Amino acid sequence: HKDPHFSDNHGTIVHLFEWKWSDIADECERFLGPMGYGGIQTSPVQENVVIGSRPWWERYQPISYKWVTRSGDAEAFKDMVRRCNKDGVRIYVDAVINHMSTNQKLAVGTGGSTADTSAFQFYAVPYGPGDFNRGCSVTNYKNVSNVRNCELNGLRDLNQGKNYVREKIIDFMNGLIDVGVAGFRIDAAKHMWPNDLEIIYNKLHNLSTKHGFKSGQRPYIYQEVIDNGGEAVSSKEYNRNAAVTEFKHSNKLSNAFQGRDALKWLINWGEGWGFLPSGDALVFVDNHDNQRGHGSGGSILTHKKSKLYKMATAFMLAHPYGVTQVMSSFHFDNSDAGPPADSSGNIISPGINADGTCSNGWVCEHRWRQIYNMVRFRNVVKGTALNDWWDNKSNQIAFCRGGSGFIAVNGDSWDLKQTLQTCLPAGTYCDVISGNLVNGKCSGKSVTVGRDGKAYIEILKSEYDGVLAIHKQPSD
Ligand SMILES: O=C(/C=C/c1ccc(O)c(O)c1)N[C@@H](Cc1ccc(O)cc1)C(=O)NCCCOc1c(-c2ccc(O)c(O)c2)oc2cc(O)cc(O)c2c1=O
Ligand SMILES: [Ca+2]
Repeated sequence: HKDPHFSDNHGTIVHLFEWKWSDIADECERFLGPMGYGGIQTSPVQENVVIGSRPWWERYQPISYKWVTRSGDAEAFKDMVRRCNKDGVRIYVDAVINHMSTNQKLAVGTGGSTADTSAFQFYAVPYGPGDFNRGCSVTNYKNVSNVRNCELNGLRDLNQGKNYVREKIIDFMNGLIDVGVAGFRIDAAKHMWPNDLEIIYNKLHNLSTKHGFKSGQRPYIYQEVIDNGGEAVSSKEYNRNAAVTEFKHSNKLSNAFQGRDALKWLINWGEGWGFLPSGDALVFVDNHDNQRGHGSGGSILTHKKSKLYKMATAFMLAHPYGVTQVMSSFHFDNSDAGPPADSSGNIISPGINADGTCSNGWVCEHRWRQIYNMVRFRNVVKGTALNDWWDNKSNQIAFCRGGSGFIAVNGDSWDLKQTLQTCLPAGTYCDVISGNLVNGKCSGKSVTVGRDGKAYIEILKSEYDGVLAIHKQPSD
């Protein structure tokens, strides 16, 4: 359960947070497939409680396992999976299986009481009072039983130790696999027992050969475990036969690119920094939760600091560590705000501008040239190691990926002007950060590599972007 099963020349997952299924299907065909994105993480598909102000986190309060949300219904979901798979883009579903909603109308303190078992009735599944861990709240992250067997913020805590509960979860996930889904993000995995989760994973179907997968392929599973050290629960309890989100990657990269650690220290990035083994890690710069300040604390880099964000994202995508995920956000002022919606609460589709960027309140980081071109860079250098690291003992760094790609980053407050080893064959290359190859010419900077693989590299402090990246043609 550690292989994302990306199609050829496709890689990196984009989290199209709160996008509608029909808009995702369109995006697969018009952009993600052609640009070589490997997959999409969808918002949860389960029917969720409706909370007045429609906060983003209402989708993390399931009331049934029906595929009915503001993103669309089951038909729209199946159509999206079919159209994205057709264009080589996989679908990974954000599965919320630790808990059910607080059943707000019946929650304790609103006239209900802990004896009131109707707060534990979810008729559409069905789940009843015997299917939940009851009577305690998650209050002590130093105690594994409290973290896993109690209610997280009042959310009804399912007992995955019970066969009936496992069967309901397994049926829900197998239903998604059978329509062509390639895997799952396991939300709040820290709050469930690794052994219970493994029993569930091992009973999932193989990916569907009817939807283009080879026989015997297991779903890709990446488990959300927010572990920055210091808690009783560790991410290393979960990576035996499935992947885990490495939040240290998000925290430490945000620190480094905001000047808290010199970039020269990134020379041993990955396991050298105490992270999970590369093959077990799902990594990102920011995610839907910590871009709002929850979960990981500290100041996580987001699109709001766009120059530094693009530098950190370029570094992540150029580096061999982990399976990479790109966040695609909507604009928000209030950190609880939900997606752009009309007066009746229907989510508004992103508009696509002439220059390929999005409108209608959607940020579409995945459509920024500096990001989608680095997704292609990662695809071109796949399978190569990191070599020929250079730094100026401060915040200017550069490295090669085999003989296929080269990146340089200037995080210092002065210009980078160096002749560096690019490891590439002699020739002229377009810098994919400042432009594209348009009508046979570089619309941005170009770099001439000599027969010795060396080239003059310049990144002025005043430039719009602090990164330069060149690579061999994808076809090579
Ligand atoms: O901020 C949020 C929601 C955050 C959230 C949602 C989904 C995620 O995948 C996630 O990582 C975080 N929720 C708000 C509002 C809220 C929501 C529900 C509730 O019953 C009470 C309040 C909030 O302030 N939550 C308290 C702080 C964040 O505490 C939550 C965590 C969480 C955060 C950091 C951790 O280290 C950790 O182990 C767990 O995970 C959730 C997972 C869920 O599936 C649903 C949740 O409500 C939550 C969740 O409240
Ligand atoms: Ca639990």
